[in-house]
Amino acid sequence: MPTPLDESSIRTAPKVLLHDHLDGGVRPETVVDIAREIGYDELPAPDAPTLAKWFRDSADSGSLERYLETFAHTVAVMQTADGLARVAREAAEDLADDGVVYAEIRWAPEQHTEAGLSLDEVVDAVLAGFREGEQAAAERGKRIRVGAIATAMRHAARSREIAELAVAYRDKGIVGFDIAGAEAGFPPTRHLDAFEYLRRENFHFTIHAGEAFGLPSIWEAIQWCGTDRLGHGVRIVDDITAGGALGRLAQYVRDKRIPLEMCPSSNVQTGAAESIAEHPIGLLRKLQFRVTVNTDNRLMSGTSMTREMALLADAFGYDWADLQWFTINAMKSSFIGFDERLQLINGVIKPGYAALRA
Ligand SMILES: O=c1[nH]cnc2c1ncn2[C@H]1C[C@H](O)[C@@H](CO)O1
Ligand SMILES: [Zn+2]
Repeated sequence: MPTPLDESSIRTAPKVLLHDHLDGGVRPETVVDIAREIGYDELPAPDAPTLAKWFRDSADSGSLERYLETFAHTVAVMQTADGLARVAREAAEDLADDGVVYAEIRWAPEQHTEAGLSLDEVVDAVLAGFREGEQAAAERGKRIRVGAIATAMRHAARSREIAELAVAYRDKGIVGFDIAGAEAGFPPTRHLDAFEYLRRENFHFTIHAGEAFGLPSIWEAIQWCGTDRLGHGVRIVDDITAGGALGRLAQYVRDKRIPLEMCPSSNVQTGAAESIAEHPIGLLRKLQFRVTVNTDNRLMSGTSMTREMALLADAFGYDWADLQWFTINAMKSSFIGFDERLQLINGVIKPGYAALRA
C-alpha cells in the first residue's frame, strides 16, 4: 500500500530545490533579532508573526516590482558577516528539516556590502553558514547538500564582476550564476559580457526569464546568452496553442531538455499565474517539459518545498510517481557534477520514493 500523500508524508520524501533566494527565506524571528542587534528601526512590524504576515500580504500585489520592494528589509539585516552566516545556516537547517536533500540557494553579493563588507567577505560568510547548517542538520540525522548560486542584479551593472566572483569560488561552494530583479526593461542581453565569460570558463548559469515578461526574454536568455536553465520560464506557454501545438521556441526548450525552475506560489503572487490550479506547470508537466518545482522565496510566500508539492498534488492530482519525476528532473538539472547527481538519484531519491510507493 502506498503511503497516503499529504503534507506530513511529503515532508519525509527526499526533495531537490534549485531556485530559492537566501534573502527571500529568512526566518521572521531572525529578521526581528538582527534588526534589534544592528539598530535597524524600519521594520514594518514589531514581532515575528506580524512581520511574517506583512511579508506575505505585501508580496501578494500581482506585480513583480512591488513584490521585490519587500526585500529591502531582509537585505537590511544581512549586512554583517555574522548576520549573513546565521541566515545561511538557518536556511540549510530549515530546508533539511523540510526533507530537502539537495538545494541550490542564491543571493546577490552586491546587495550586502552597505556596512563595509567586501564581496569576498560576503561570500565567505554565506558559504561558512551553509557548511555549519549542513553539519548541524547532519547531527540531527538530516542530510542536506547545499550549493550556492551568485546572483547579479539585472538593473545594475556589476554582472561581469559577480560572474568572476562566482568562478573564483567554484571550488569552494559556488556552483552557478544567475541574474534577478525586475525583468521588464532589463533584458538579459544587457549582461552578455558576463555570460560569454562564464561560457569560456565552462561554468554554469541560470537566468530569471519569462516571469514578468514573455517570450522575447526567454528567447534572449537561451539563444543570445546560452543559459543552462530558466528561472520560472512560465511564459513559455505563450508559445503553445490551446490544442497543445508547440511553436519553435517551446519545441526547442522541450527538445533540448532546458530545465524550467517553476515556483507556483511566487508566480501567483506576482501575477505570472492566475492560481495554482491554472498554473502552466500542469500543462508543461503533461507535455513532458523538464519541469522542476521550487519555492523562490519561502518568507514572502509563507511556503516550503513540502507545501509547494502538496499544493500541486491537490490541484493536479499528482501521486508519488509525479513527485519523484519532478525531483529527479531537478537533480538531473543541478549544477553539481554528474557523478554526484547520480549518487543522489540512485542512493537517496529513488530508494526514498520506492519506500513511499510500496
Ligand atoms: O522571482 C523573482 N524574480 C526576480 N527577482 C527576484 C525574484 N525573487 C527574488 N528576486 C530578487 C530579489 C533579491 O534581493 C534578489 C537576490 O536574491 O533576487
Ligand atoms: Zn527567483
